Amino acid sequence: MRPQLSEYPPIYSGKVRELYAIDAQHMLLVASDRISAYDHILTTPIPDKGRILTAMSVFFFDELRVPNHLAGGPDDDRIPAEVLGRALVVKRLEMAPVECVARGYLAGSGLAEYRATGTVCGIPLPAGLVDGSRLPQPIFTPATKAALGEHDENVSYEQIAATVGAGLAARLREATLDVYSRGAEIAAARGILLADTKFEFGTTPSGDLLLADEVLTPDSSRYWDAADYEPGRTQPSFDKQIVRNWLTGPESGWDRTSDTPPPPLPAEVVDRTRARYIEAYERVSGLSFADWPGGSA
Ligand SMILES: CCOC(=O)Cn1cc(-c2ncnc(N)c2C#N)cn1
Repeated sequence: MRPQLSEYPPIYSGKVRELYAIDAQHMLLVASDRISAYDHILTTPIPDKGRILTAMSVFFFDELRVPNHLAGGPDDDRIPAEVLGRALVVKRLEMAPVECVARGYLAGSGLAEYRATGTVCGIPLPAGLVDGSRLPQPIFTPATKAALGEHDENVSYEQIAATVGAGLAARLREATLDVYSRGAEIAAARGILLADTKFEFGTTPSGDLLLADEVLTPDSSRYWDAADYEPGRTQPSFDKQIVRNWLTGPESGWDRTSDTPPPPLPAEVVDRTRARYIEAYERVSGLSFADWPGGSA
C-alpha cells in the first residue's frame, strides 16, 4: 500500500517542482505539469509533463552512470500513487550553493555577457561569435542561486572557489563539464542539440559528490532541433516554442510587455506541446514513454 502525499511534510516549492520530507535521510522530489514561459507560470498545465521530465532525468542518471542522489526507482514503494511517475525518492544531501551551468553554445545570459564583455563568467571567447554559435569547447559558467522568480547571477570560477573552496569548485567544474559533454553527445546523435544545462550537486556526510535535482531536462537545459539549427538568430526551443509563438501571436490577445499574466492555453497548443515533450524523451532515450509508470490508462 503506497503512502499518501499528505503524509510527507513539504520542504520546498519551486516554479514547477516540489520537495517533501520522507525521513531523515530521504526526500521526495516531485515534478508538476506546470510550464513557465516569459517568467510566468502558466495557468494551463501540460498533462504528463512532470512524468516525461522525470523519465528524462532517470534516463540520463542511468545512461551516464554518474554518482547521483537517486535512492530508488520510479516505482519505489515510498512514492504515493497520486505522483507515481513524476516523483523520485532521493538521498538528502548537503547542497552546494552553486548553479552548475555548462554551455556548449552561446545563448541567453551567456550571449548577453559575451556581447558586453567578450567573456562569459570571466572566460574569454573568440571574437565574432553570434547568437547560437557553437563554442570551441563547452565552458563552465556557474551562477549563484537567485530567490524564486529572480534570475540567477553569473559569477566567475574564482568567486565559486572563494565560496565553496578550491577543491569542491574543481570537482563541480569537472563533473559539470563531463556530464554535460556526454549527455550532449548522446542527444546530438539523435538530432537534438543540448545548448546548455544547469546541474545541482550535493555532498554526503562521507564527502561523496552526487549529482542531484533534475538532469538534462528541457526545464534545466536548452533543447534545440538540430534540423533547425542556424547560428545568427535565436534558436527555436524544441519544447517551448509552440507556447511562446501562441502567447506572442495575435490569437492570445496578450501583451508580453504588460504586467498582465498570460491567458490560458488552447487545447491544441497544450496537445502539441505534450507531444513535443514525448518526442524529445523518446528521441533522446530511444525508449517508449508508454512504458513509463503512472499513466492514467
Ligand atoms: C524543488 C526542487 O529542488 C530544487 O529546485 C533545488 N533543491 C534541491 C534540494 C535538495 N536538497 C537536499 N538533497 C537533495 N537531494 C536535493 C535535491 N534535488 C533542495 N533544493
